[in-house]
Amino acid sequence: MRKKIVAGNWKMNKTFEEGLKLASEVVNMVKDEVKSDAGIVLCPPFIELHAVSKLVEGSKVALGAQNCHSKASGAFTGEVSVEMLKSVGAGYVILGHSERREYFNESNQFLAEKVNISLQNGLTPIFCCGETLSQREKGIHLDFVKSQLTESLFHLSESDFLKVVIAYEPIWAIGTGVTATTAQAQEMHAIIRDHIKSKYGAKVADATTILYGGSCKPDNAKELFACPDVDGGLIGGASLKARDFVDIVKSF
Ligand SMILES: O=C(CO)COP(=O)(O)O
Repeated sequence: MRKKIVAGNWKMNKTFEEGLKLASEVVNMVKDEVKSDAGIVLCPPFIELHAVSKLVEGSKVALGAQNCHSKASGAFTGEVSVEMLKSVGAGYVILGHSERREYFNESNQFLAEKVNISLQNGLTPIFCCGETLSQREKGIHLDFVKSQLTESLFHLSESDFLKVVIAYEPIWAIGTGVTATTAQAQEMHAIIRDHIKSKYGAKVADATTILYGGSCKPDNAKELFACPDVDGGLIGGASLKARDFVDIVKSF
């Protein structure tokens, strides 16, 4: 059985104090309410990682970063390395989010380097893919998402690929309140799984966790997570409220 995961991507939200409050509320609610063994990951901004890691210690909640640099260390002012992330207790790192692709020009090739260095340092990449509305309207969305996976991930060995979590986030659904229908989500997730199968075989494809992201909320998470190829969610806006985030976690 592949792992089910709900990860919260706080993006550039929450001051230090607010972040600690949110993380401790999540940890307490999870302790009291969550019976499933689903993976739960909080991805706060860099400056909150260390303190949040202390708060989640000994709980079911794991820690992730929202980005990393592609090089191990050096003269890269303002950047954060994977080794630094590991040193504050991060186990996951979100890579290739559409906001980073758009605002920071991150290409599939560049993301492949980030995937490599994350895996070399024992961090689990949550690799994001997804199409724009115009790509969907032109009918090229399936091929576009497949090419994102091919170009950033398909150089990996089977054992490394098995460590990657994939998040399908249609750009038109991010922060818009427009969620993909269950049919749209399931179609793309099945295509992604099939594409993985064509490269790594059925066993690997079957073991790969594929999350959905894009206006996932407590009131639609249950039906999305019930799709056979949807293994959880990468949550933006709704992860900023502990009650909503934990309700989503409880939607399996
Ligand atoms: O981008 C997302 C998570 O990475 C999704 O954001 P929203 O849940 O706010 O649409």
